[in-house]
Amino acid sequence: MILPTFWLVVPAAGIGSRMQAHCPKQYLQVGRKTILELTLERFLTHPNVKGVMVAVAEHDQWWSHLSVAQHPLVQAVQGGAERADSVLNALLALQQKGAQPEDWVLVHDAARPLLERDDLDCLLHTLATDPVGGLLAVPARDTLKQMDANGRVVQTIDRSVIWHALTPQMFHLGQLQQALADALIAGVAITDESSAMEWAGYAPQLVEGRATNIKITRPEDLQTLQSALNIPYVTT
Ligand SMILES: Nc1ccn([C@@H]2O[C@H](COP(=O)(O)OP(=O)(O)OP(=O)(O)O)[C@@H](O)[C@H]2O)c(=O)n1
Ligand SMILES: C[C@](O)(CO)[C@H](O)COP(=O)(O)O
Repeated sequence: MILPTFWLVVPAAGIGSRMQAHCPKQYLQVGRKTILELTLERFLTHPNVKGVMVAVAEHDQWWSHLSVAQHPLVQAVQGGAERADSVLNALLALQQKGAQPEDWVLVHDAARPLLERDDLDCLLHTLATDPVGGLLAVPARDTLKQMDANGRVVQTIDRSVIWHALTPQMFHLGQLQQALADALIAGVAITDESSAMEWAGYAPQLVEGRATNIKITRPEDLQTLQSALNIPYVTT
């Protein structure tokens, strides 16, 4: 299976407020490594990765202490107020490094350490010649309800057309940078790369991935992560 080469952007400049931990969640240690190191490992072992740009917070005090910060393929750039700002800063830094507008760039959350290699390769293979790009996603499994302001059910949503967006999200660097920049200038609410591309008029391709590719967001997700890695659960 011939796979395209790609640049990787990892937004890691968040504060992890929902995790309510002593440090940003991407720096929580699980076993012997931080969540961010576990995530980066999934890509640094891939033969097609050309370089990695990690967006870290302006006053980040943890990144420089990680050995992965010295990896020859890895560089850091200052993130922004929102995830989209962090991603845009990383894209601009990749262009300054010599990345070309037609190059593939994958954007993957620092907080998603359980990505499987075959899901990554499925995304790369499926979209290798796609004119737009797309994202890993999982179809909704549960019955979905719409809620009113009082917490009452308004209606049941047709889940047959509902998918949960995951990462990596894979787009051509130039198109993504332009879409993100324009959307941010327009003040559009952008929570993932696909929503910027959709706002720009593109129709990204959904590629089914594993539901185990979770985003570590709340304290209970740490137990899920430790179970997935077969690490005895120790309260932090
Ligand atoms: N200004 C921001 C905000 C978020 N992120 C990154 O985007 C990813 C997904 O965001 P989320 O899970 O929401 O992380 P946080 O914003 O840190 O979490 P919270 O909303 O609970 O504060 C994370 O890897 C986070 O570090 C980022 O790079 N820059
Ligand atoms: C990009 C993302 O992982 C897609 O599900 C998600 O939107 C990022 O988390 P956030 O809480 O929206 O920043």
